[in-house]
Amino acid sequence: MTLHYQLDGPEGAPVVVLSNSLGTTLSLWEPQLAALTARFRVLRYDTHGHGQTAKKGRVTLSQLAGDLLTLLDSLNIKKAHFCGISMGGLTGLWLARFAPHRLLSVTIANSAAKIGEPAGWLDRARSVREEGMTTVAAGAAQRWFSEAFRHRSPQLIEPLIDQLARSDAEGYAACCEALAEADLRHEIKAITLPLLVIAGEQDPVTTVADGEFLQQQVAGSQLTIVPASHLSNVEAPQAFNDALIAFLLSQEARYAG
Ligand SMILES: O=C(O)CC1=CCC(=O)O1
Repeated sequence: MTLHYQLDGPEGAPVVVLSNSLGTTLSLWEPQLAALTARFRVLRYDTHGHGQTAKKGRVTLSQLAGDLLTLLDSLNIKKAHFCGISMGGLTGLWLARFAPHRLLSVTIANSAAKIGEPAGWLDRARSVREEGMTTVAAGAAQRWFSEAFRHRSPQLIEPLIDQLARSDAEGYAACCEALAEADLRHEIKAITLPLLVIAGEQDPVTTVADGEFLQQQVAGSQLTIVPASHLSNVEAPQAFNDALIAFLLSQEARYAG
């Protein structure tokens, strides 16, 4: 699988990889770009079947993670910091557990060791294959953003919902099926990498309790709760960026010292 990607920021700076959520693309990370590229080389990519990355039939969580490892190899990046949101967070947990030698640190935002229930994901996959993206797109704003933010910032939400409505149903369905079978609840205890968990205080999809479970399972990990719902990097970019960058700089200081 060849991932569509974009590199920004100073050449030679430490690399931070950003991994998008279900139904979004690398553009999801626009609110982080200016702050991160002041200090880091930022590698964003479109996950399998999303944005400009083609779909290739059935996919599993380990293949989503393997796609990124192939990209890192092709760019000759030996190690990188990783930050993923929701499905991208699950990808990060898999990498932290099974390919820790490729990561410097992991930030898991609005995610969980297991997201939702298999039946729900399989039903959503069937729905988008049969009916297209309209129904899923119509409910996305409620899943992604708090009511207050929906009223306050429709201009930030509408482009994301339009993008979702126009996205490839088969690519989306394949990732729903990957989520249906992804369950790392019994694996994450073995993670030893520095880990930051970011949870949204109003997130109905991956809850604060999901974030607390991650923090309890991974020794030495940190949890930050931000005032947002599911796509917290969009709804609370300042709080998100502050937490992420403070964590990344603390890890860089550790490696330097
Ligand atoms: O259901 C949604 O759209 C939210 C979500 C769950 C996993 C993911 O990546 O996004």
